[in-house]
Amino acid sequence: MIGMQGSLLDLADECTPGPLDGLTRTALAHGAWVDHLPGWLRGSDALFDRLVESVPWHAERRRMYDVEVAVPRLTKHYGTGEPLPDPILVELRDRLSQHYLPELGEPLTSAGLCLYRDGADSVAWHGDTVGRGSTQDTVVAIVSVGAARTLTLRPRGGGPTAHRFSLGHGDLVVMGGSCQRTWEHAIPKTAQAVGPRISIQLRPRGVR
Ligand SMILES: O=C(O)CCC(=O)C(=O)O
Ligand SMILES: [Fe+2]
Repeated sequence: MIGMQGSLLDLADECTPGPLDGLTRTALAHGAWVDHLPGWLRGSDALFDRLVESVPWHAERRRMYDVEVAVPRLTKHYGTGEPLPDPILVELRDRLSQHYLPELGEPLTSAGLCLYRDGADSVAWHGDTVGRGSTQDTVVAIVSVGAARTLTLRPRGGGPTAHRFSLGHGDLVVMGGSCQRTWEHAIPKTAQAVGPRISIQLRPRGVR
């Protein structure tokens, strides 16, 4: 079991999303944008505790060149139509779906969950380009629970980090427009002693 000490930030028992009108948008180059709303979800520590226990986490392996390598984090993907492990995830998905529908033109339907157990867990620079994200504008919304980790962004193809968001304890970040194909994002490893974080990614059908 991976435990987390309740943070001083978010001890409310009831897990509830707040209003979305505090979202602030940063326009990036090449038609990409990022929306950010710190502390969107109240009571997020309780959700972390439930998900860490109830989700059948598994170690991800990924083919890289000709070898299979372990990806340093645990994951579970819920595709379109698959039941989600907690009712609050349905609420988060539907609230975000409704909010972005006028812009996106379709609902958010899948949920990808990732558990970063400590600072050695990470995800390398990438765009979510499996599927339509490689050719079409789309939206990937991320709700973070547990300890905060840094999400970094840089233009596709390299260069220094251009934007950083500290994400944990109910924070919301949404990547939109061309972001998945013209920018890359990562969760870098950290040598600091950090607690575990769960990332909940909500995407439309056919984007991953
Ligand atoms: O941990 C995060 O919030 C980002 C995860 C991510 O980029 C992905 O799984 O595609
Ligand atoms: Fe990603």
